[in-house]
Amino acid sequence: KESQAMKFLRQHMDSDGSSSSPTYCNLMMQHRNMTQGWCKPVNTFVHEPVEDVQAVCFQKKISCKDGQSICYQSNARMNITDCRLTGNSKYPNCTYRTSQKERHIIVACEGNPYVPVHFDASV
Ligand SMILES: Nc1ncnc2c1ncn2[C@@H]1O[C@H](C(=O)NS(=O)(=O)C[C@H]2[C@@H](O)[C@H](n3ccc(=O)[nH]c3=O)O[C@@H]2CO)[C@@H](O)[C@H]1O
Repeated sequence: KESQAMKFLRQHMDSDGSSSSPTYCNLMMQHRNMTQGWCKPVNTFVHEPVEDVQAVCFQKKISCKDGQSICYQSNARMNITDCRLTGNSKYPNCTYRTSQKERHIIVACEGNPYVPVHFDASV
């Protein structure tokens, strides 16, 4: 069974990638298994070293979007790609808009070792 930590890496880490190509999201959402059963509507990939993303669990503490849980915001801006489903996308043909950005990422962390398990947002 895939742990939440492993799921975070599968869904959100692409350290060596860069979304220069407009088809980056169409390919990556499929390759990382986020188009099985449904097209995941929104997903962010982070193009930074894994250890830099894991370090965010010890950076700026803030509330998650749900207003209850504890999240963490990266001190530095990070190279990310936002993938957002297009209006005329029909399962199983999941088509995404690919947007490259430099943003602070916000994650939730759990476990020992304390690692990211949820991508909350970017600002
Ligand atoms: N506070 C918490 N503390 C600890 N754990 C928490 C907490 N909350 C959820 N989990 C867990 O995390 C897992 C998970 O997959 N949550 S998820 O909401 O669906 C993730 C969002 C994200 O993938 C994506 N998104 C969204 C915005 C963006 O900019 N970029 C971007 O990629 O959209 C998804 C839906 O928004 C699940 O196991 C849940 O139990």
